[in-house]
Amino acid sequence: TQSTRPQRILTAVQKNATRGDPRSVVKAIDHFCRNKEWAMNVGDEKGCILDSVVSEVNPATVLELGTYCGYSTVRIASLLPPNAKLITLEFNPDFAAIARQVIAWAGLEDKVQLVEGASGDWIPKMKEQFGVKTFDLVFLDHWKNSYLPDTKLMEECGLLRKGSVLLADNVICPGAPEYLEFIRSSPRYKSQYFKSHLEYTKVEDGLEKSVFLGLVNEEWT
Ligand SMILES: Nc1ncnc2c1ncn2[C@@H]1O[C@H](/C=C/CNC(=O)c2cc([N+](=O)[O-])cc(O)c2O)[C@@H](O)[C@H]1O
Ligand SMILES: [Mg+2]
Repeated sequence: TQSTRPQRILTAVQKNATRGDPRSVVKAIDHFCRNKEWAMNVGDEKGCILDSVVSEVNPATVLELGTYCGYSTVRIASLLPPNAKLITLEFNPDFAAIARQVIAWAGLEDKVQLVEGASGDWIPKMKEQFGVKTFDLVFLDHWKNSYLPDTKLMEECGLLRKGSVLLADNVICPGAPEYLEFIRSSPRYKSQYFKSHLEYTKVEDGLEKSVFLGLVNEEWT
């Protein structure tokens, strides 16, 4: 039977990357997607921005929305301090199965909890199911029109604390206009745009980094 693109990405990892070496897994996927088949990984250029934000935040708890093949999961998890936890949500079982193997090849299973299911269902259960109080960092890279409702849901569920950082991929291409409009105009966030390019292309894209400021006073006036 015909293989799927995620299966071909996993094969490229198994053929070209060294087990237990996350950087070689990232390199193998980037090489495959730049030279053989484009795929919607955050990629090497925006990946460097992701790396710098992860290093700056040095998070103990991370939530990733949209695992896909696990490319950004591996990038983030490889930079986490010991005992830090990354929970990544993926509702497509085929993608989840591939991502588990990519994460295992990188030797990062102990730092990553891949949860198969929809963000809307699982965000409200984070505290009771995983003992998470709040997330230090959230990476949004799932369906673009889910960024805003899921951000509001995380707020309502008390999963963000003063200083929590949201990092959103693709705010230009494919774009997340409602999310961008909300987050840039809300007094509860301090946002910064990191201009870059759509993975493996020359098309403009970028990441929006937003720091949650907590419930600010004027909301009570
Ligand atoms: N509510 C939810 N809960 C859990 N998992 C969910 C979910 N919604 C979507 N997902 C999963 O997240 C991934 C979707 C990514 C959409 N990205 C994109 O559509 C995308 C497109 C381009 N592009 O077209 O150039 C470039 C990019 O960097 C992109 O991220 C898929 O693996 C999908 O199964
Ligand atoms: Mg993306």
